[in-house]
Amino acid sequence: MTDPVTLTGEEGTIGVFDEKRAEAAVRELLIAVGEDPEREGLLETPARVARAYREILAGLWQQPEDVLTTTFDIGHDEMVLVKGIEIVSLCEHHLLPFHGIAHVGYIPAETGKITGLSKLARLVDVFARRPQVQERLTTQIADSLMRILEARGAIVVIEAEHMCMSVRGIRKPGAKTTTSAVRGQLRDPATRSEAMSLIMAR
Ligand SMILES: Nc1nc2c(ncn2[C@@H]2O[C@H](COP(=O)(O)OP(=O)(O)OP(=O)(O)O)[C@@H](O)[C@H]2O)c(=O)[nH]1
Ligand SMILES: [Zn+2]
Repeated sequence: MTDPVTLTGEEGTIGVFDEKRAEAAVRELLIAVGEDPEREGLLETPARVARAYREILAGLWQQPEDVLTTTFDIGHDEMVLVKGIEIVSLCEHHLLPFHGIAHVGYIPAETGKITGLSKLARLVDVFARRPQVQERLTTQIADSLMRILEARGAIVVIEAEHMCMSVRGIRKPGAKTTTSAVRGQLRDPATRSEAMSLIMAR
């Protein structure tokens, strides 16, 4: 057994990543496909892949509360919407990326508790950087806004292309999947329709 690396963030210890074990697994995979992990071009590959996964899966060692920290009370009680947040996630069925854009909106709590705009994009990353399915990614973002910001409503729309559908299997590059999660007051047909038209507008 190898010693796990303790990861530390701004708030202190946030989790563990067993880098040596990840390297050994990549080396095994290379052997399993008939490659020679000792050949020059592959010597550093297990370490590189382990580092890549540590970065791509960084959300595993974060909680949504870690990023929705900065809140202001400016008495704004209308919808706030950030469009076109680029996402890269990892499909939990094939461990292949899916990538696209997320649109995230919410209606602040009556107290006017809002968060910084960049924090909405950080929230998306916390959940995207985990082994995921697109539906769960979408609902986790919406549910966090409702729970942590005590938002009166939330809407999350994600449009993404899955590498497991484009580079293997059915091989349909370009096919996009759209998922949405709508919570609270944004379920009201008029409010929902206003949000959707803002999301669809260029
Ligand atoms: N609902 C949903 N399905 C996903 C997502 N990512 C991948 N999938 C699907 O997960 C399914 C896994 O199906 P399986 O039959 O177990 O695996 P498979 O034999 O590799 O399937 P194919 O991709 O059809 O070759 C596939 O249909 C994928 O397209 C996702 O985010 N949401
Ligand atoms: Zn997949």
